[in-house]
This record gives sequence, structure tokens and C-alpha cells, in this order.
Amino acid sequence: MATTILNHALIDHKLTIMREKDTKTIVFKDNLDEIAMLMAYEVTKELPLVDKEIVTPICPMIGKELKKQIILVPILRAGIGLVDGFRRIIPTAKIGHIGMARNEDTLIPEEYYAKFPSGLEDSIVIIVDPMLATGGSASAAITNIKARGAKDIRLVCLVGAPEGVKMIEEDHPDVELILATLDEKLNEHGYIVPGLGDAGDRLFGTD
Ligand SMILES: O=P(O)(O)OC[C@H]1O[C@H](OP(=O)(O)OP(=O)(O)O)[C@H](O)[C@@H]1O
Ligand SMILES: O=c1cc[nH]c(=O)[nH]1
Ligand SMILES: [Mg+2]
Repeated sequence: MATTILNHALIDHKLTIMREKDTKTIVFKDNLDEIAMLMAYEVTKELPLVDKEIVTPICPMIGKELKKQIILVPILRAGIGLVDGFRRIIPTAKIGHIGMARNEDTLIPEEYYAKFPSGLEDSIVIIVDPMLATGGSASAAITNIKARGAKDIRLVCLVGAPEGVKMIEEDHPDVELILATLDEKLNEHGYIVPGLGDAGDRLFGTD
């Protein structure tokens, strides 16, 4: 399935504020929240619809409604920063959580928490995480969510590295990947260059 890079002017403007190293935690959080709404609008543009018979004040008509339940899954921790914005745009979304921690030496991710609503098999699952670096965390999260029954999965990330895109395309060719922007590369510590640093730390004020 094709990878989409949004390259959206307003998202890029807000992302530059987030990237700046002196941006304060609250400003970082607010901009991520606003970007999440814009990305939610973009990724829901072509969701499958079914007909719905309704009556307007003027006459009966066949309207449209979403065909499937949406389950939003943030990859903890940093993915939490995208949840509120998505929920404002898709208030009927149910939320699952998956915790993936990347070992900073080996860069290998490990699942440490998972809780999902029922109905993964029949829902559209939108996994969110600001960063796609090596791709290890997102790829493992997708594998684990598929093992729990999900079939229709989209992965939405803010900043991607070419290495991460390659891993998702190879490991999960059935998953639609949507990025706000594609950065240049990874550095020797597995951080995205130019990137924005450690998204979880910047979002929650840890270091
Ligand atoms: O593509 P990868 O190389 O796996 O790196 C990306 C992952 O790294 C970050 O999480 P981190 O492990 O730092 O956890 P955190 O959100 O708790 O900070 C980020 O939010 C991704 O989940
Ligand atoms: O650049 C990176 C890479 C992984 N995780 C982050 O938060 N930032
Ligand atoms: Mg982190």
C-alpha cells in the first residue's frame, strides 16, 4: 500500500515550532494537538461509507455514514500527544493503548502494556505515534495488533525517517502509512535528523 507524505503548509508551520530546541513543553504539546486535528482530517478523507436513509425537513434522502468503527491506538508514551486532537475530529472513536519502549542501546522495542476495546477484527485501526525512526516500535506494534485480530490498519506519524518507512513497507505492505513529513536520515543513536529530539521527553517534560 502506498505511503502518503502530507506536506501540508499549516502542519509544516506548526512542526517547525515543535522542532525548535527552545520550544517549551506546553507549546510543544499545543502544536502537536493542533497538528493531530489536521492529520485526522487528512487521514479520514476517504474512509469507507455506507448509505443511510434519513428524512431532512424537506424530503427523504439517502445520506452517508461511516461503515466501520474506528479504533485509535496511540503507541505509548509519545502517541498520547495525538489522541485528543484525533478524538475532537472523530468523537466516536474507541481508544486502545499499546506501550512500546525502545531500548536506547539496542534500539529494539519491547511491548510493556496493551489494552484494546473489543471488535478489532471489524474496525479501522489508526495507530498514532509522532516518530517513525528505525520503524521497530511501529512495526512491532502492528504485528502485535494484527495478532489480536486487526485487519484494516493505518499508521499515522508526524516525522518519519527513510529507514522507518522502508521497514513498514517491507514488514507490513498491507498497512497504509501516512506521514506529515519525511526527514533526511537517522543519526548513530537512532534519532531522526533533523527531527525534533525525543518526542516523549519533550511532550511530558522528562529527560
Ligand atoms: O522507530 P523507532 O526506532 O522504534 O523509534 C520510534 C519510537 O521512539 C519513541 O518512543 P520511545 O521508545 O522513546 O518511548 P516514549 O514514547 O516512552 O519516549 C517514539 O515515540 C516511537 O515510539
Ligand atoms: O528522533 C527520534 C527517534 C526516536 N524517538 C524519538 O522520540 N525521536
Ligand atoms: Mg522517548
